[in-house]
Amino acid sequence: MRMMKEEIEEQTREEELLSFPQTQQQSKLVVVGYALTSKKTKSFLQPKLEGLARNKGILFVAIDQNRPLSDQGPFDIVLHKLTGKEWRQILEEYRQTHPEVTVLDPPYAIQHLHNRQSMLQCVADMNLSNSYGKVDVPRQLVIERDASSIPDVVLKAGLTLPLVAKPLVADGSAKSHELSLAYDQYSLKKLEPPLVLQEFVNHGVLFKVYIVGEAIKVVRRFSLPDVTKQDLSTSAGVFRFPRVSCAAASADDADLDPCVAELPPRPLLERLAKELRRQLGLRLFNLDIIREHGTRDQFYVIDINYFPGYGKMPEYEHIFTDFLLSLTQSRYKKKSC
Ligand SMILES: Nc1ncnc2c1ncn2[C@@H]1O[C@H](COP(=O)(O)OP(=O)(O)OP(=O)(O)O)[C@@H](O)[C@H]1O
Ligand SMILES: O=P(O)(O)O[C@H]1[C@H](O)[C@@H](O)[C@H](OP(=O)(O)O)[C@@H](OP(=O)(O)O)[C@H]1O
Ligand SMILES: [Mg+2]
Ligand SMILES: [Mg+2]
Repeated sequence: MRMMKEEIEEQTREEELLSFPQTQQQSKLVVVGYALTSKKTKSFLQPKLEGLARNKGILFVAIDQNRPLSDQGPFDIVLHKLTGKEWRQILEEYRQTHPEVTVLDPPYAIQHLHNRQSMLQCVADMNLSNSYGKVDVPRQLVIERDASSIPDVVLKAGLTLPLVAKPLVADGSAKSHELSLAYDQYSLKKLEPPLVLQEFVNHGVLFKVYIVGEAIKVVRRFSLPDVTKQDLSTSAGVFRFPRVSCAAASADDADLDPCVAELPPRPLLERLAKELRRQLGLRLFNLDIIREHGTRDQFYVIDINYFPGYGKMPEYEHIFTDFLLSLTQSRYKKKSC
């Protein structure tokens, strides 16, 4: 007789459980449901991560979006990066009806990062400045509509060219990553609002700061070349540029000027990460930060991404599995209190 889909799933789950080390079968298994795109699943859920997780008693289970969430699991943790209003509502409702499950992260908090203005607002409001350095966001303005008004608006706001034009919405779509660099005021009319116009800051190399709960990992990435005064006086137009710093190629071993390559001070990043975690209410994100060329301690945050490409973060397997375990342990502690 043919087996029902649910029966097959149940059997697979039982088989998976049986293949877990004996000790883990006796102690409680941490079940992590995940709802990710197939691209994300491939880059995140690599065999090494699954293997290590298995040894630590963590089981990753794919969420079926066509079935009610409550009928699946039961999960201890839900990991997700999917867009759309419907999915957001499903998750919010699930959070309300299943307070015992940790949803990473709350959809309403992630929404903050879907707009390039609101994403940087808390960095701007933080005014972070201490003996280790100063963290700002580049001067920027939002253009909602009417491209013909941009040259005037930019002039009035006193923004300095060149400007990076970024789609206002950062929802993970290919379009939201289509950025351009504008060298002269009049070409700004060619841009397509809604967008954010951000002053370009010379920096040499970009630092990606990955955050997983309390853990922080920093890597260097190649970025756009600096723009000299001469470049500015001899170039005109608006140029689309590719996703330079997203490529897996790391600039950690590149032959860079030591002043450029020096990582931002750890205590400064710790403070920044702590504040952002608290203010954004997120535990899984990364940020792009640059050091202004010619300075030692002037930094700018230019981008924050929810659930970034952790597969590119060194040692992510250990960091991520430890983080998942720490979540269930702190819940257990809270319960026994
Ligand atoms: N204000 C700026 N000054 C200098 N370079 C910038 C600035 N803004 C962006 N860049 C460069 O453009 C790249 C892409 O910008 P940004 O990170 O904002 O876009 P994104 O599409 O959100 O990227 P990601 O793939 O990280 O999500 C940066 O990594 C950096 O190399
Ligand atoms: O397409 P969206 O949903 O925006 O997400 C991207 C992030 O914005 C990027 O930051 C990720 O790359 P990095 O991990 O190099 O930042 C990138 O990682 P990926 O290239 O491994 O997918 C994506 O997660
Ligand atoms: Mg970026
Ligand atoms: Mg981004």
